Amino acid sequence: MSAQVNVALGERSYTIDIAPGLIRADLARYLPQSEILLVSDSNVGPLYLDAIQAQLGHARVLRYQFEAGEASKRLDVVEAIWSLLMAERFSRKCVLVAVGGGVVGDMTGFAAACYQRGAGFVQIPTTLLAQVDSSVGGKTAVNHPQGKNMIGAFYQPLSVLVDTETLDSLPARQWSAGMAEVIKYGALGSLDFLGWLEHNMAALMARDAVAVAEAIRVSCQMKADIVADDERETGRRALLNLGHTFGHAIEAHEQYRGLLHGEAVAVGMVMATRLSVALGWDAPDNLDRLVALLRAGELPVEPPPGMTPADFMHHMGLDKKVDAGQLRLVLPKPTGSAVISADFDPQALARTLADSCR
Ligand SMILES: NC(=O)c1ccc[n+]([C@@H]2O[C@H](COP(=O)([O-])OP(=O)(O)OC[C@H]3O[C@@H](n4cnc5c(N)ncnc54)[C@H](O)[C@@H]3O)[C@@H](O)[C@H]2O)c1
Ligand SMILES: O=C(O)C(=O)C[C@@H](O)[C@H](O)[C@H](O)COP(=O)(O)O
Ligand SMILES: [Zn+2]
Repeated sequence: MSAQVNVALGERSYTIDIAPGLIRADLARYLPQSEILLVSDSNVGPLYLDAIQAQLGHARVLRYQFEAGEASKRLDVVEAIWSLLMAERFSRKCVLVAVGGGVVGDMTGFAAACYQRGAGFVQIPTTLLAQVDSSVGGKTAVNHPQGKNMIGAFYQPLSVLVDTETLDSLPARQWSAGMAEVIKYGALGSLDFLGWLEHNMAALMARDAVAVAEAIRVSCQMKADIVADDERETGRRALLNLGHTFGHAIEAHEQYRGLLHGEAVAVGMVMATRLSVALGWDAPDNLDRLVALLRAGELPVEPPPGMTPADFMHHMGLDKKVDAGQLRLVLPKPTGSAVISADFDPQALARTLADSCR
């Protein structure tokens, strides 16, 4: 149940080590011998930081913890990290270690990218979502009240250490949220992986260790391949945004206190696929398959009550894929393929929004 995936980015290449019990094993061999700041949140810190710090006797270790949740993904929280580093006279050679979910990872990475123009950064992801997606690929960011992940940088970690045992303490709702990004890889990837997910969703929801390790390995491998090909999203990487234009609109509309990221992406993937079907670009069967998988993953498939088509259009206008004022969407084509396109009928989008917001 151990695996290693390489992210091939020249001098910025790194490995993703996936194994149970990794953080209780010989962690020191994965981390540089230097000043280390462990960054975590109020749920994860108390669970895992002592075990991690116990293995880092060689280094000067500090800790920073913030209140758990998407609403903490703000610039002032990152500023507090920078203030601590300066107060403690940490040098550019220090390493910031993110121990937590995607919120911790994205913020720690952004803090590391900017501290003295680039400190070290290591990811120890502890949610399913972070282990299959956010810890890989170097997108770091904070949210802005107007838009999701609007302030950030591409900044790759030195390594990603996936301890699958940390998932044992993950609450059920967060498990499902992570499953949404796994299903995204199913929708984007080969028919084999989609079929495998359909066959194994019950085992995945029962947290069968073998099935979970395989889902993590395949998702990381798919993401590593795409990132190696298009690190800064000039093309194909935008496919990883399937469902995110709609999903991020939901998160911003709810001021990051409503649906979880994975839940919003689940709804967004349904809306994107609905639009594809309306355009005649995808088969209705594929929408049915997607909805069935998301339901089996105990995920929402409809936008939150009260959110209107105008709300969607308002937030979607600030999506990072907008080009010269034109909205570009990731739209599924027959399973296993998708396109990034501005070339869709706006009336079809309006109808999809109206149908979805009933
Ligand atoms: N950088 C990327 O490529 C990328 C990809 C996908 C998502 N994201 C971002 O990731 C964020 C979502 O990540 P997330 O779903 O991990 O959210 P999160 O970081 O908020 O974690 C979810 C919740 O689970 C708790 N938690 C984490 N690990 C736990 C554990 N092992 N046991 C018990 N509780 C635990 C956290 O304290 C938190 O309350 C969003 O901000 C999203 O934008 C980034
Ligand atoms: O790594 C990517 O590229 C992704 O798009 C992965 C997404 O799951 C993730 O939510 C990402 O943070 C979204 O990026 P954004 O550029 O749309 O903010
Ligand atoms: Zn995402």
